[in-house]
Amino acid sequence: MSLEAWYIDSSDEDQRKPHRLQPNQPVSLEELRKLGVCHWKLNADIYETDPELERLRKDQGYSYMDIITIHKDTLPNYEDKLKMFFEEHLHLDDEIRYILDGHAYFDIRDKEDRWIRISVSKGDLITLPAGIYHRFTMDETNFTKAMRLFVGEPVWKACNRPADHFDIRQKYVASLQGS
Ligand SMILES: CSCCC(=O)/C(O)=C/O
Ligand SMILES: [Fe+2]
Repeated sequence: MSLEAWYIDSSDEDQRKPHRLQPNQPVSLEELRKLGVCHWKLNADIYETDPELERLRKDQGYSYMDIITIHKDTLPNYEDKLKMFFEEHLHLDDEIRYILDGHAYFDIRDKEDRWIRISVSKGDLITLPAGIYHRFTMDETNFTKAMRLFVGEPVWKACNRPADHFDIRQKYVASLQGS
């Protein structure tokens, strides 16, 4: 199954709401791919023994993994972390997340700097390219369990916008040309 994504409005109302435009302006998987976003749908019920996940990790070099459960009762400093995740930022490496349960949204900027909201739920493995401006929020269900994957030792550093001076940002912008 495909990912659902759409352009969002600029309202400051509760970030957990879908914020769709009226009428809805969907974004296809192909358009996401042109921005460097990749997606796989896996069977999250068997993540501990899933040969498909094992193969993907081997092929992509995702040697590191941990699991984060984002809920007010499980995540220390829950509110602060949510605020941090929703600050527009980029990373020096790809962000690779496999949703094991629940739902959430990743927002990414398109080439014209417009926000696209990507809805992720159980079974979605999504990668955001290094250098893309993005943010993360819970949806109204307020629960997500995700596997965080990384090539080598994880670097959790988030560079809040403006971060245009980073080489990785310039590399990412250059990668969009002609796509
Ligand atoms: C689903 S993991 C929490 C979000 C996160 O780690 C991040 O970097 C969001 O951009
Ligand atoms: Fe991030």
